[in-house]
Amino acid sequence: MNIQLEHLTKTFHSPGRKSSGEVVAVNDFTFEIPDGQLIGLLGPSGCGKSTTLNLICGLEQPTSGKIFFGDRDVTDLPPELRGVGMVFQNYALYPHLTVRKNILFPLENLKGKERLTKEEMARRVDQAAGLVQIQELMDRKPSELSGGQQQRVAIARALVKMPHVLLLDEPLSNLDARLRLQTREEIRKIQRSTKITTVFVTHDQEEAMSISDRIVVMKEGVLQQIGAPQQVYDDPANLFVAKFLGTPPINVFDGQIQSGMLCLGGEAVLPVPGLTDQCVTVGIRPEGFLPQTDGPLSCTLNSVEVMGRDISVVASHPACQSPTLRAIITADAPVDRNASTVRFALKPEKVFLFQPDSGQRIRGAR
Ligand SMILES: Nc1ncnc2c1ncn2[C@@H]1O[C@H](COP(=O)(O)OP(=O)(O)OP(=O)(O)O)[C@@H](O)[C@H]1O
Repeated sequence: MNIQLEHLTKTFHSPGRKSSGEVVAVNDFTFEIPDGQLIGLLGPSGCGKSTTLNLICGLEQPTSGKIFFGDRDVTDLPPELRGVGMVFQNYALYPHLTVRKNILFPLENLKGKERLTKEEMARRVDQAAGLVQIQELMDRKPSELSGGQQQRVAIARALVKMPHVLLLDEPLSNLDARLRLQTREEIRKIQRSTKITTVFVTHDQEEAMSISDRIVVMKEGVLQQIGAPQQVYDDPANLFVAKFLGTPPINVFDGQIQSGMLCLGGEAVLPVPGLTDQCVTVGIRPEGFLPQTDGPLSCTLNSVEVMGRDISVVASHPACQSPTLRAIITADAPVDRNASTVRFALKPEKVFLFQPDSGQRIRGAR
């Protein structure tokens, strides 16, 4: 089932707030979630991720705009008629019910002609439990399960009605690091096998990048960029997106373009054909630095951290907006750990230029 959001806007009125007391949680969203894809909604706290999810499932009504599931306008449909399965951050399992009864619960509440026979209900529960591999836990209570197992029960409960759309709101945030990793891979596997169109909310960029077919990056209710994770990482639309994606984060410098060259702290470091002289903000990915004895970018070397296959060079440069910059390079690269300076050439495809005021990307002739 493909989902189309058209000029979707949600404004909240809270009298306690400063200024007008209004917050535009979701501001004029138009985008399509193709059938069978897993989409990661990504952005910092308060950017409108949960509100977007609540609008899609019908828990919130939009101030304006429309939502389509396939050709059907569902904007005014109540949640129970939308065919949506939802998993929340806190699982919300019923503590007094066994796993089996927790999963069964949504089916027992179906009304009218949607009601299923006992046998069909049991078959669906077993099928959902099989998908998330919890068949051996069916007679336990939630308190007898680990966090990851509880999360799988919550997913089975969302899948048992065979929804057209699965919505996951920060489903992994209560799990420890190892379980997070394992559970996110399981969610991806389940999504691939069921092919249910899925929207996954997280503020963790690595999580979103690792499991999503496409990511939607948001900031303060405004959509910043949509695309395949690698594409957005490689070609960010603005400085916010460039800074939000990537670990370690992108290194940001104040630069100038002079006579077709990018200059950092007065040194010409990279040709930038087709661009007029101007001040720019420069983002350089950690993997964009190439150690070279005669490289044009000269930095003070602070430390070298061994990471196995790669090394992380921590250095400083007067044009860098942070006290230190971080370069990730292969362990066999020529870096003298005892030297006081390190010189780099830059990989042009890892260097991005932005307007200093708006943060919008400046694209040259490359
Ligand atoms: N019911 C509400 N009444 C008033 N303001 C609200 C309400 N729900 C959300 N907001 C505001 O809307 C904005 C977006 O909130 P939302 O919960 O969608 O963000 P989020 O990206 O999911 O954040 P988080 O990652 O912290 O969960 C925030 O400024 C929030 O304070």
